[in-house]
Amino acid sequence: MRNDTICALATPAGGAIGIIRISGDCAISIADSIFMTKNRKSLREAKGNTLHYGEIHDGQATLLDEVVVSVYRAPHSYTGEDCIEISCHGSQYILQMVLQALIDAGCKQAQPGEFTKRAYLNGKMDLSQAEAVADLIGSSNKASHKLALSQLKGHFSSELAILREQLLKLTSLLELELDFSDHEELEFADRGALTTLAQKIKNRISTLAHSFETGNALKNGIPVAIVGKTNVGKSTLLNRLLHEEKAIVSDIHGTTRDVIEDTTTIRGITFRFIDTAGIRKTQDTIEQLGIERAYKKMEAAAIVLWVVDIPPSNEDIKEMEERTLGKQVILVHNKIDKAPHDGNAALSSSIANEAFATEAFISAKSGQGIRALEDAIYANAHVPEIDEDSIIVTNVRHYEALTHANESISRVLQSMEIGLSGDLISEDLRICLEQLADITGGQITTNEVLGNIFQHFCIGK
Ligand SMILES: Nc1nc2c(c(=O)[nH]1)N(C=O)[C@@H](CNc1ccc(C(=O)N[C@@H](CCC(=O)O)C(=O)O)cc1)CN2
Ligand SMILES: Nc1nc2c(ncn2[C@@H]2O[C@H](COP(=O)(O)OP(=O)(O)OP(=O)(O)O)[C@@H](O)[C@H]2O)c(=O)[nH]1
Ligand SMILES: [K+]
Ligand SMILES: [Mg+2]
Repeated sequence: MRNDTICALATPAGGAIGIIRISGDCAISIADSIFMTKNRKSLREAKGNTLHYGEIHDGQATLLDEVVVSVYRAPHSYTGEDCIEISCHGSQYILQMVLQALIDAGCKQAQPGEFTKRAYLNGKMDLSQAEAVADLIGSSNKASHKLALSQLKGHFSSELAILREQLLKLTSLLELELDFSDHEELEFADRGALTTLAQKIKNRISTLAHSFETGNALKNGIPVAIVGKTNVGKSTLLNRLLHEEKAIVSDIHGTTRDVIEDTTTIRGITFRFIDTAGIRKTQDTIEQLGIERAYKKMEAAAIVLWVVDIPPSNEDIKEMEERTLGKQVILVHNKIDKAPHDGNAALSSSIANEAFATEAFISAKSGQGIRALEDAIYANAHVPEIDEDSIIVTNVRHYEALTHANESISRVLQSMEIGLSGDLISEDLRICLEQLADITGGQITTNEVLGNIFQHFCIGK
């Protein structure tokens, strides 16, 4: 059966060249029907991986553009199908007209991610690699770029393949045990070795699952909550860090009612700065809700910027300590432009406290001390060294599958401990294997799952 031939614009608007991509059984013949070279050679005769200069005409023989056409022949293309790329002049008008000419000649407009979906369905890449393509396009910093590249190159997939191999080995050893269980002396002969193998698998799965915390932070921004009493200058600081007037600043206490957040990069790492409602006693229910949200954001953050404009009391420090257990807290003394802080050093050492990772002295208003604060934020993010070989889970779908896999391999270990027989254990092993297979899409992946994944791609990818 012939499949649909799809087409879409592959480049964003505004460039000097715009590329239209076509894929499917009729890609070459459809492109040929609107393309003409000087020597009238047909694209149908063209070899794979060749470039052809010529003209595009619409169905009424009107000249649309002078172009370069690339020909890929199945299976040697991105999608694994016959593919054509038409490089046009970057006018949105021209590109629309060429797309329309292709559709008139029998192409269908591609759905978001449909080229990559075809690449997956044709075995050019597995599902986690296809997802990496979207991550790569979306990567906005060094870390997320490296992680996406690593996943695209298949490092995560190979790791999963090793785990699956070990799980299969475990399964077959258990089956062997079952086969021999008539022989009393062989029963549970080598459970020790089986347990060691299962434990090894569990450790690896659990490490991968736990890496998501880091992976997610690197991809979506390390969460940094800006908290403190009203009017200390939290929103002014947010705007300063983001280099834009994101939050309303005023001298009225309780200006910020809700959480305001956005990302920015510091030294190649994305941080998510979260401005919160100033903390004070209030009768205002809406403001109170905002304050509760502030506490929640503080709990979820990796780093807390506790902003003060006068040195905090011991009582304040104690309360903050209780609320920020396990967080990196940077005590930020703001408004140093106002009061001359000659006593900075003295002040700092007088309240030097284990509760704080460090202290910073700034003027959010003038920008003084902000670079040092950024340095402190970066240093306290404890960003791991990442290279193209690093395997850190960044995708929530993979994280969920790993979490389920971890649960089932834990049950396997428990069952082994209490000496359950192999057939009861194999069911959990089977679930574990399935969960890992879902990540790369090795088994049948439902249309719903595929739909969920590819709908977030851009058209033309
Ligand atoms: N013009 C253009 N640039 C592009 C892409 C594209 O599709 N077209 N890509 C799209 O994302 C990326 C590159 N990815 C690609 C992946 C595979 C093949 C390909 O033709 N693969 C063949 C041949 C492999 C080989 O020679 O080793 C194959 O897999 O058989 C092309 C591009 C980025 N740049
Ligand atoms: N002199 C001086 N004034 C500042 C500085 N930072 C903020 N302010 C002023 O302090 C007042 C409060 O600033 P905001 O940024 O709204 O304070 P906030 O902590 O977000 O206040 P709430 O949202 O009400 O909790 C405004 O008048 C700011 O202009 C600073 O570094 N120096
Ligand atoms: K304010
Ligand atoms: Mg505010």
